[in-house]
Amino acid sequence: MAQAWAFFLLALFSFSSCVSKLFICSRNGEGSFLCTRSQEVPSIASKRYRTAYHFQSPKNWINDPCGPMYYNGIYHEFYQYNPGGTIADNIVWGHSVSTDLINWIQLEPAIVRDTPYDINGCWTGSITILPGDQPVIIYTGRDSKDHQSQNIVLPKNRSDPYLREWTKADNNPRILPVGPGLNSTEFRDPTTGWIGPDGLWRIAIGAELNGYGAALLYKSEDFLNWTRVDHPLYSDNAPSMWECPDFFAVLPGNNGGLDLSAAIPKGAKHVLKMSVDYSDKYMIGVYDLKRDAFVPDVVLDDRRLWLRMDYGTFYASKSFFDSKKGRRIIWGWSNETDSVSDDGVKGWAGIHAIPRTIWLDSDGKQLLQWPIDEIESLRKDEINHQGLELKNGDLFEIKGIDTLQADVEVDFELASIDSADPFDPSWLFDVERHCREAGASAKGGIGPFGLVVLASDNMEEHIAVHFRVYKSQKSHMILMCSDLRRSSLRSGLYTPAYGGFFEFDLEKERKISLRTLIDRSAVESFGGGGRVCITSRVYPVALADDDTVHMYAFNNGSTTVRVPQLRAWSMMTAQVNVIQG
Ligand SMILES: OC[C@H]1O[C@@](CO)(OC[C@H]2O[C@H](O[C@]3(CO)O[C@H](CO)[C@@H](O)[C@@H]3O)[C@H](O)[C@@H](O)[C@@H]2O)[C@@H](O)[C@@H]1O
Repeated sequence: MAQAWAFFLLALFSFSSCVSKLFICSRNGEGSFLCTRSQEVPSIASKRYRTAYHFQSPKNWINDPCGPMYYNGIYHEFYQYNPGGTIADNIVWGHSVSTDLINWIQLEPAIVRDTPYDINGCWTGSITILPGDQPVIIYTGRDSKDHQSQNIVLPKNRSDPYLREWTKADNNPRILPVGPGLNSTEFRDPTTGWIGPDGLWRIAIGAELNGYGAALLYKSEDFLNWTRVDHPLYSDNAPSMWECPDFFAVLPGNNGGLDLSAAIPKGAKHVLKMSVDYSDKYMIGVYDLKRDAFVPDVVLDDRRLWLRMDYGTFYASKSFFDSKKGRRIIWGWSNETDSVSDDGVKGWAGIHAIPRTIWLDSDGKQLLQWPIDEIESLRKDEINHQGLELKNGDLFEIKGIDTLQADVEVDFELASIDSADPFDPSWLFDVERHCREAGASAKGGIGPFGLVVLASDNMEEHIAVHFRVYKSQKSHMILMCSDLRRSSLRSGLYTPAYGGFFEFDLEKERKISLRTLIDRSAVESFGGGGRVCITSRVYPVALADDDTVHMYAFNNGSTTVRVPQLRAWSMMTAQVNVIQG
């Protein structure tokens, strides 16, 4: 009987609730509710999820950045690329060029699978520029039995400004996985080379050594013939092979970059990065020239405590020394967090994070990263707010810019730091869990405060990027989260609450900065001047629906937070690998 059913619309919204979604609910005769989503979710194929100023391919799959370099006035970006589809298969080296690291022209793949040693994939590697301006690629080939080897490739014609064509060297493979303790299927991703004090070239190769993760060390006189050093550059005491190692030098407090093959100034430190446990981790230490080994300043047995380049979706990063501007730049791959079938429907998968300048903090304890200055050339429609005050529960809407493509810089100033809650070091073992528990609406002593981006009209979809301040024994610990749990009404997505901690001297500096780059399905945030970086991938329904999305600054902590300055810009669309004609 029609009257026995009560139909009604239940539009629930609460900033603090985890059940706030738009549902149509009907009550049956027994009085229980049956609810279904009220909205037709638009197809993931919507072009509106494609990023506007991140590096990506017009179609198909991309993953690791391979040999970034600046050569003869041109930036080159090589990358793992499947020319035939949106899954990680049939991998070749894609190749794009640029004069500004923002606008890119896609060329023909530089290395393809046409020889037995790479028939199953031309995997990740690096470029080194040898004396005499000779670029050399070294990359991992994977044969039909999944054995991995390292191979050399040279540009066919160095006078071609784009270095379009590359030739595999004779006598490849150059390095085979032979020797004690090696596993031939876990032996890949050679680093850029550097010269040691004996004048010999060195590279590190990611591997599994006696079952443990390692960066193996190889030496060469001519970059063609290589000998394995009897000890690794560094190795782990736990299983899991290290992928995509990166090794470079940095000077504390100096944001200029160093070329590892040039003279390294006194006081410089070395960084060893490895990709493991679905994240890019690093150690700071010294390169002991006598032992020819990396010696970390701090040895932490538990990998959960290792420093991370980025606490979100960011993997297989690779840095290079940019001789044009004397800086070190790091690129990372950000994979899709929708499903494999979604990627098939979209026709593309994978982006590279905005290239970042990377340097060492003045205390020598952690790296800092900041989007390269060139990205600011895309800014327009600046808005500027000064002297805002955010009391507990305040939500300030940031209007006047394109909220889908934006760059926001905001400082949060703490009038008082007395009510910081105590820090519990056990949170460091699972920061994502802590971000879930201490969400954007859970009131704390200081924080949460931050930004809400890509928010639908009624907030049923939104992403909260926020801070919380804790008092530790020595100083203060700042938690930064990028909470994706309410980022989309779409199902089948990976929507964690990413998070990282950084130590901060709040007695000295009361301002905590946040910069967030929003680019449709990418949200990249830099907290505390680049101490914690979080790259997130998101697919809000409101975005595909062409609805207005909103951006807010908020404070849900009991301590009032001042915002001395908030600047935001719309971001123009860059010409990234656009198909000509
Ligand atoms: O042809 C791709 C095919 O191989 C698989 C399984 O072996 O993935 C290969 C590895 O892919 C990833 O490794 C890296 C890092 O992102 O990517 C490069 C290959 O493109 C490789 O050189 C790097 O180490 C992944 O992290 C590894 O676990 C995989 O073994 C399979 O997933 C693909 O379908």
